[in-house]
Amino acid sequence: MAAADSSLSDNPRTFSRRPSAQASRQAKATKRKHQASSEAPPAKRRNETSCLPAKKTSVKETQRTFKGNTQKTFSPKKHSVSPSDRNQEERPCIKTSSLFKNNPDIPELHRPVVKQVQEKVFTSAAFHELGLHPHLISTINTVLKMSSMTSVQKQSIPVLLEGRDALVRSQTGSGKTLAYCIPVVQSLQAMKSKIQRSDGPYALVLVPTRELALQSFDTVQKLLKPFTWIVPGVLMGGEKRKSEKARLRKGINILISTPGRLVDHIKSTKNIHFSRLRWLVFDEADRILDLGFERDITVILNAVNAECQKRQNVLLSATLTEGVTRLADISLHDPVSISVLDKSHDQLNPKDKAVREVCPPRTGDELDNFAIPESLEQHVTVVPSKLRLVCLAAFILQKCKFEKDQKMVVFFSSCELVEFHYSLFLQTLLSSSGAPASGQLPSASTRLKFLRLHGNMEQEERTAVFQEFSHSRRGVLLCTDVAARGLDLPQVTWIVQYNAPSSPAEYIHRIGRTARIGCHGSSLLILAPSEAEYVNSLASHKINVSEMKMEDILCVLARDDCFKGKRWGAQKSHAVGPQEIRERATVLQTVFEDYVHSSERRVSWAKKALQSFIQAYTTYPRELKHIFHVRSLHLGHVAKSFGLRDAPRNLSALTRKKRKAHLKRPDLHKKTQSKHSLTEILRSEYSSGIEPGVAKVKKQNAPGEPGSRPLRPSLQPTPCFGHGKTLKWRKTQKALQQDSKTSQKV
Ligand SMILES: Nc1ncnc2c1ncn2[C@@H]1O[C@H](COP(=O)(O)OP(=O)(O)OP(=O)(O)O)[C@@H](O)[C@H]1O
Repeated sequence: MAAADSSLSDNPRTFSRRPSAQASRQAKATKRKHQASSEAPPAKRRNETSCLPAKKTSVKETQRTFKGNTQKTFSPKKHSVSPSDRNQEERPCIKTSSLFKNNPDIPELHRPVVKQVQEKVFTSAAFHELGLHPHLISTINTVLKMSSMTSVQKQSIPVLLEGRDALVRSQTGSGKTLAYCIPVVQSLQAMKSKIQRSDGPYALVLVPTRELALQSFDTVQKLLKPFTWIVPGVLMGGEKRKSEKARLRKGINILISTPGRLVDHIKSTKNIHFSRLRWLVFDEADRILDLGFERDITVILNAVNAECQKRQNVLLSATLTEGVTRLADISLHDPVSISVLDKSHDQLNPKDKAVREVCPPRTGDELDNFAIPESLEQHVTVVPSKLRLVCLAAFILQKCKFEKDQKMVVFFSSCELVEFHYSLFLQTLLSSSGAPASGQLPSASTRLKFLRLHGNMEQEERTAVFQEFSHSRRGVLLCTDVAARGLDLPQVTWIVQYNAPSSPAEYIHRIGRTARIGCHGSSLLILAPSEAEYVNSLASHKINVSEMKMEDILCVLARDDCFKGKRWGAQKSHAVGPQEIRERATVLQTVFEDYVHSSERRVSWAKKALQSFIQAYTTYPRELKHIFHVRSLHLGHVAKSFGLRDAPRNLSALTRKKRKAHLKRPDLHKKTQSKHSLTEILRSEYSSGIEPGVAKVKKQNAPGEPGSRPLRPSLQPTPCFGHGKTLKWRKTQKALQQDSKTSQKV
C-alpha cells in the first residue's frame, strides 16, 4: 500500500519562511540524514512506562530517540484493503512519513489556576409561588415535569411579569428559555380582550439559528397547551416561503424566527403587522445584536418601531457583553439587570446606571468572566499539527468506541471542515457494510455513529440531524458554531473543540452544550503548540482548563488491533509500548492518507478543506492574532492533518493573496468582491436560506464535495432602534468590533 513521503510533509514551507541558501543546504543535509536513519534497524525502546515521551525536545534528539523506526513502511492489515486498492498494493512502497519527527516542542503549560465563576442552578422555590394561571402551573408540572424553579427563573419571571424590560444573564443550560416563555404565556393568556389568531404577533422572539428556533417553538407550544386560542409559529427558512406566508396570513401570535427569514417576510409579505406587539425577546442577545446580524436587525427594528412603540424588551444570554449592553442602552426602557451571579437583581434607574451595573469598569470586570457549570470538567491538549487528525480520531475512538453511551459534539471552524472530516471518518473509521471502502479499517466499530450539522446543509436534513442527535443516546456530531448557541441536546458527555473558538464567549457557549441543568459533562480543547498561550487567554477570563497529554489520547490505539504495525504482529495489546503506539498512529494516518490519495478528486477536496481551514484561521480577532496567526502555521504539517502527503504548492500563494486582500480592509463591511467571498462563507449558516443562488450540500452528498455558500443581501439604510431612538451604525460598529469577530468565523 502506498504511504506518505516524509520529505515532502516535513518540508518547512510556511507562509513566512523563506529559507536562505545556508538554511536550504542545512535542510538538505537534514533530509539526507533522515533518509539514512530510516534504513537503520529499529531501536529497542520497550521498557518505557508511559506511552510516548512527554515532549519532543529537538530534531536532533528525535533522530537519536526514534532512529530507525520512523520511516518504516506501515500499512493497515491486509484484509482492510478492498479489491479496488490492490493495484495500490502492487505499487512499489513509498517511504512512510514520520508523524513523530520534526515536530515543534510541546510547550509546558504554565496555566495560572483561577477560581471560576459559578452559579447555583436550582432553588427550592416552586412555580406555584409565582401566581401563575393554574393551568399554566399544571402544564409546567405535568407536561414539562418541572416543579422547582432555577435561579434565573426565580429572579426573572416576577420582574418580567411586572412589565419591566430586562437583561438576563445566567450560565448555559440554566433554564433561560422558560425564564422568558412563562411570563410571555402568562401575560398573553391573561389579556382582557381575548387574543384572536388574526391579530398577528403579540410576541416576537428572535434567535440566531434555525435549530434554536425549532427548540424554542417546541417549548412555547408545550406551555400553550391549555391556551389553545393563542397560536405560536416559527419562521426559520428551509420551508417553502409560500407556506410560511400562508401561515402568517392566518395569524401567528407568538412568532419565533431567525432574523434572516423574518426580514425576508417583512420585505416580501404584506401580512406581518406588529401593531399589537407586546414582547420583543432577543435570545442569545449578544449573538443576535452583533454585526453578523446588523442588517437584518436593522430591518426588523425599523418595521417593528414603525407600528409599535410600547412593548417589553428582553435580552438573554449566558455571555452578555459590552456591545450588547451598549445596544441595550438604546433599545431598553428602564431595564432591570438580572445576573444570577450576584444572587440578586437590581432595579436600575436611570438608564446610565443600568449600563454601569451591567458593565462595570474593566478592572476586575466580573462580567468578562462568565460562569461555567460546576459539573463541567474542562481539558486542553497540545498536539503538533501533523498529529491533529490522528489525535482527534483516537479521542473519538476512545470515547465512542470503547466507552458506553458517549455522546460527543466536535466543533470545527467552517462548513467545509465539517464536511471533510465527516466524510473522511465515515469512509475510514466506520464500517457500515461487509466490504470495507478504500482505506477503511474493517474492524471499526459499528458502535460509532457520525452526524454532521452546518449551515450549508439542506434544512430538511439539518432538522433531521438535530432531531436524531437530540434523541440519540450516543454518537458524534461534527458541527460548526451553528450548534454552539442555545441548543439543548440531552446527555451530551463530551465537547471537543478541534478548532479554537474566536472568543471566550464562544468558548463558553460551545462547552455549554454539555453539563446542562446540573448534569455532568467534559470538554476538550485541541491546540497546536504555537497556540498554547490560548490557555492563558482563557485563564484571564477565569476559565480553568486542565491538561490532557496527547500520549494518553493516542494510547487508545493499543486497544485496537486493526492499527497493529506489521512488526508487532504477535504482541498482545496490553503489552503495547510507546514505539508500537507511534506505529499504530502511523497506520491510522496512512489509512487517512490512502483514502485521500485514492483519487484526484479526493486530493482536491482535501486541499479545499485545508484552504478553508486557513481562511478561517485568518479571521481570529486582532487581540488573538499573536496566538492564531497564519504565519505560525507550518503548511506541510497542517496539510498532513488533512490526509495530504504534501503541502499543496499553490495554496500558500492563494492564501497569501486572500490574506492581503483581507488586511487591506479595516472595515469588513466594505462592499468589495474579495471580502464577499471570504466573509460570506463564514456567515453562511445564519442566512435565511432562501437567497437566490444558494447552493446547498445535497442530502446524499458524495464524499469529497463540499457544499457552496449562500450569499447575503445588501446593506440596509440606517436603522432605528427601540423607542424611536436612532442608532448610528458606524459608531456602534466600532464598539462592537470585538463581538463581530465571532460572526466572521463560520
Ligand atoms: N425549572 C426547571 N427544572 C428542571 N429542568 C429545567 C427547568 N428549567 C429548565 N429546565 C431544563 O433545563 C435545560 C436547559 O434549559 P435552557 O435550554 O432554557 O437553558 P439556557 O439557559 O437557555 O441555556 P443556553 O444558555 O445554552 O441557551 C432544558 O432541558 C430545560 O428543559
